[in-house]
This record gives sequence, C-alpha cells and structure tokens, in this order.
Amino acid sequence: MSLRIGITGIAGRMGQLLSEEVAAAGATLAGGTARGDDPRALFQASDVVIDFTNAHSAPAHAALAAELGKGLVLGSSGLSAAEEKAVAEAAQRAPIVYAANFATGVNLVLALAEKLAAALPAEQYDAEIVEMHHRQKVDAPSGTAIAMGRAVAKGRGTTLEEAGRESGRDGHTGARKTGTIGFAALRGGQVVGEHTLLFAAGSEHIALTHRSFDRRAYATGAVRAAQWLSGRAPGLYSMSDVLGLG
Ligand SMILES: NC(=O)C1=CN([C@@H]2O[C@H](COP(=O)(O)OP(=O)(O)OC[C@H]3O[C@@H](n4cnc5c(N)ncnc54)[C@H](OP(=O)(O)O)[C@@H]3O)[C@@H](O)[C@H]2O)C=CC1
Ligand SMILES: O=C(O)C1=N[C@H](C(=O)O)C[C@H](O)C1
Repeated sequence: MSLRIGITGIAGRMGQLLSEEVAAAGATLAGGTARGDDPRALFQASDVVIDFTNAHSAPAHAALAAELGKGLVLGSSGLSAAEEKAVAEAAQRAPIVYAANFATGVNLVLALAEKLAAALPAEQYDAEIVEMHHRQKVDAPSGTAIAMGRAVAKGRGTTLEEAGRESGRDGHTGARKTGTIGFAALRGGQVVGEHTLLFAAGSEHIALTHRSFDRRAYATGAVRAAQWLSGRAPGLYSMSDVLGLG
C-alpha cells in the first residue's frame, strides 16, 4: 500500500500545492483539514501528516502525532520558544521533521553559512540577513532568516540568543554592536521568498542569496521529507537529515 499522507491547511497556498505533489510522488492523499476542523480523524487515517498552517497550531498537531504514533512534517514558521519546546517534546514519541525551509537550495546555503561563519572572524565580518516575502506573510523575520542566523551563530561557536539579534533599526540606534546578527524584513507584492546573508567587512563583502520563484520547491521537499520519515524512530529531524547533508 502506498504511503498515506494527510495535509492540514489543505486550502492554503502550500496546502493546495502539497496535494498535487503527494499525487505526483505516487503517495495516497489521506485527506485534509481547514481551520476549525478536528484534525484527529485526519491523523488516524494518515501515516504522515504535513502541516503548513500557522505557528499556533503546531503544538496541537505535534501532540496528536505523538499520541497516535504518526509522522509529522512541520513547515509552519514563527513558532515561539514555548511552541518549539512543545514540538520537541512530542518528537520524543513521534518522528517529526521540522524545517524553516524545505527547498534544497536553502538547506545548502544554511550549510555554507555555518562554514563561512566559522572561517570569518566575527570582529571583522558583520553578519546581516535581508529577506523579502509577499504581503500576506504574518511573521518576521522569516523562519529561514532565523535559521540563517542560527547557522551563523553555530559556525561562530555560539547561539543566536548569545550573539544577540539586531532588527528593526530605526532612529538613533547607536553604532552596530560587534558580533551581533542583523535582520531586515521587506514585505510586498507576491514575492515567494528571497534571502541574502551578507558578511560585511571593512574591505570586502561576501553575499549568499537564495531566491524561490515557485512554492513547488517547498512542496516537493516536504513530500520528500514525508517519504523519508516513514518507518523512522521518534525524534526531531531537520531537512539537512533528509537530504543527508550531515
Ligand atoms: N518551511 C517552509 O519551507 C515553508 C513554510 N511556510 C510556512 O507555512 C505556513 C503556511 O503558509 P501558506 O500556505 O503560505 O499560508 P496560507 O495562509 O495560504 O495557508 C494556511 C492555511 O491553513 C489554514 N489553517 C490555519 N489554521 C489551521 C488549523 N489549525 N487547521 C487547519 N487549517 C488551518 C488557513 O486557513 P485560514 O485562511 O482560514 O486562516 C489557510 O488555509 C506559514 O507559517 C509559512 O510561513 C510557507 C512556505 C514554505
Ligand atoms: O511564508 C512564506 O511564504 C515562507 N515562509 C518560510 C519562512 O518563514 O522562512 C519559508 C519561505 O521563505 C516562504
């Protein structure tokens, strides 16, 4: 029998594309939910559920996956620390792939970001992350931008919280603090997703840019993650695990 994949938020921008990609991958679409639906029946009918809805729905969906022993592919962004903790706890009882971005190229950029950050002294190379998305996006900075910041911090042997975030500069901000990681978010039109990580030193700049032109890059990655999850032990996995990037 082919893998049964359920989709929460099936009428959304990602949900609609995911339905097409489930069929294209030869899996069975187990069904979908919209806001207000009870997701329990969907989880019961699925081997793996793909969730691209919103941050606040993530803990309940992860808890259901844990209770029923189902796989979960979680793509929603903007999760608070408490929401991420709830997902991590659920992953002790269910296999969960949680990724800020399911596009292959972004995950390669994240690996490169960590390597560059390890090689470039933080005292000389200021890390700034600029992202642009469509006008409907509700969270900022994007999950991908935060993942880039975390990758830079990891390469520098610290955490994003320890390094410090600088965002929303406006007015008399004072000089840039050494070692912090800067974020700027632009919103407008129907931009699918653009991210640039800049390392700016006194005499040179290095920029890594990724542009998504089509949400299908995310949807194919998420379905690939669902197939990879099938039969896995409980745990919190990343897209880097799915792609074998180490
Ligand atoms: N990790 C990645 O690679 C990517 C992540 N994302 C993230 O995925 C999320 C969704 O993005 P997008 O598809 O553009 O957003 P949309 O608003 O187009 O779609 C979300 C859908 O989920 C519905 N919904 C909300 N809550 C629930 C719920 N509890 N149960 C079922 N359905 C629900 C919404 O309904 P209603 O309209 O009534 O609110 C809407 O139809 C965002 O957090 C976004 O940042 C997006 C693209 C790639
Ligand atoms: O909301 C979006 O559209 C996207 N959200 C994700 C994010 O917050 O990084 C991934 C992608 O950039 C599109």
